[in-house]
Amino acid sequence: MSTVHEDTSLEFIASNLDILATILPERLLKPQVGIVCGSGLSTLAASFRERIEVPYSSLKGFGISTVHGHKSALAFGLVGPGDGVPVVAMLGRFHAYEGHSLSTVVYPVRVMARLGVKDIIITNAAGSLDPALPVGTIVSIRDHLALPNLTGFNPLLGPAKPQYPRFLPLSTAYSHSLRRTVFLAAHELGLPSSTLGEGTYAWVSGPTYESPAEGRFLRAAGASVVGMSTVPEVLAAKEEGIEVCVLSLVTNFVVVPDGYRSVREEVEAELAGRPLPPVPQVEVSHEEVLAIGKEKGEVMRSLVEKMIELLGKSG
Ligand SMILES: O=P(O)(O)O[C@H]1O[C@H](CO)[C@@H](O)[C@H]1O
Ligand code: HPA
Repeated sequence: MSTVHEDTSLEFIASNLDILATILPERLLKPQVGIVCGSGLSTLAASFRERIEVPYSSLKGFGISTVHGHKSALAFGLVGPGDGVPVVAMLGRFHAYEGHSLSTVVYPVRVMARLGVKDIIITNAAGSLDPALPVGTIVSIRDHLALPNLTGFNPLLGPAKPQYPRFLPLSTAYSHSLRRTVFLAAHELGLPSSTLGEGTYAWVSGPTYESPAEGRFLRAAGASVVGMSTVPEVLAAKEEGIEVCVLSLVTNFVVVPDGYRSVREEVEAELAGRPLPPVPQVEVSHEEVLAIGKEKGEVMRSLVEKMIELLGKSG
């Protein structure tokens, strides 16, 4: 488990505001939009104006992100024309599989809430379970399937707190209004319609990628993409009253063969002098995930920036 100080009281979380007030100019101190950068996607914050990076180590209660492709810092800045919209981005997130508690995983979202963030755009790299969502597609998430939540692993477990609802409804967790903004932004940018899809995100704990049977199971259960993050952040943001948008970048196909070829038949055919064609042995890797993030990071960045611009206009 994480060794960070596990005080999640509002006072402790809010003490970060005093630290930030000594680092940031007034106009950056009240971000309207929060961004969570997925694996290989920290370039989403690359063109913030007046950008200031604040390492997690200089704040209170933050963990350290240990995954390649995640930086341990917040980036503050402005996005869009004119005065710009003040924003804050997590350049790296925490995953439960790193050994972080779920409180640590969602902690930065709670800090964003104290800073006044109204809308959050949570991004991730994910494996596709749907042939209609090929590698490189950005998927606007409309729902989730969280097996860990269904089996007792939920960041909102614990004593009731008066400021939060005890039983949080999730039917509207993925803001309809922000999902519209995603497609309006893509239209304004003239992105081909194949760039953007819609789907359901399955959260698994990782760190193993899915076995073929698990992939088939998730697909049959209605998931479009799968990843090892995001849902805890969505739950905390929803609990904090923040509007949530999730964008998944498809970095790979989950290996989901329709069936298994009998190895007995394979060996018997070979012995009979009629060898069958070899079965391709495909494996996903984090390097592949990061490479697609690098390749498609610019499209994702332009989409996120255009969304923020539109949100700035609508107040
Ligand atoms: O969800 P993000 O942080 O984008 O990262 C994804 O990429 C990693 C696996 O390659 C996992 O951490 C998975 O969740
Ligand atoms: N499975 C789980 N998490 C992932 C994947 C995947 O195939 N790709 C990127 N993150």
